[in-house]
Amino acid sequence: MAQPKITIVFYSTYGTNHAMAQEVQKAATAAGAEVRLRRVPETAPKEVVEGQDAWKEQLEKMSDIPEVSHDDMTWADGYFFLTPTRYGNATSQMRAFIDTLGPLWMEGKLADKTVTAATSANTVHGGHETTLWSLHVTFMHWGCILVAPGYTDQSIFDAGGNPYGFSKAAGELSDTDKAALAHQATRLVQKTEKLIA
Ligand SMILES: Cc1cc2nc3c(=O)[nH]c(=O)nc-3n(C[C@H](O)[C@H](O)[C@H](O)COP(=O)(O)O)c2cc1C
Repeated sequence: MAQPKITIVFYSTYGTNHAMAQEVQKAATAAGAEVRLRRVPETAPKEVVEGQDAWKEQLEKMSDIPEVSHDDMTWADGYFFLTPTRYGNATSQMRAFIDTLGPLWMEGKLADKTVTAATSANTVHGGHETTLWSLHVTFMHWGCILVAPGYTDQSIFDAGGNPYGFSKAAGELSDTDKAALAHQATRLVQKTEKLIA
């Protein structure tokens, strides 16, 4: 079977989604995929980022991760998106990147790819589901094949039971969180493998 190619596209201000993306990278690689871990460019003004130590330090921590390119999007057979919740939506940084993809979308180069997403918010009812849904709507415009985790594994129940995609209250990842992310990533790889076969 051909090796599935997965691009992980993430944005993180304070580190939660960075840690989540790293877990996805580990699990997708272990599941047999060729993986590109890519971060969305920061769009906030320099003085705003530098005005918050935590934000500035996180950006430095991610400096070795390449910024996502259009080639990363056309190269992949499947995508795993991760973004914090902002007012119940994906971050403007993530949306800004998505908004650069018009030409690829118009040429059908985002179609027929598998896709799944995960998010974090400061609270457990502060917009996890709406953030994931807002991304899902975009993925449907692209003609992607949504690989939601559903309730396909006990790890999803253990991590809070979100069938749309892994979600958590921002902060350190527990083993339960890691297991749910690993399941979602593995499922993405397995479905992608079948699709490209
Ligand atoms: C402008 C702004 C809006 C936010 N809106 C929400 C929100 O609607 N609900 C919520 O629970 N958390 C909200 N948060 C908290 C973020 O979701 C949280 O900081 C994020 O999940 C941390 O992820 P990160 O560590 O990867 O940056 C907001 C944070 C900011 C800065």
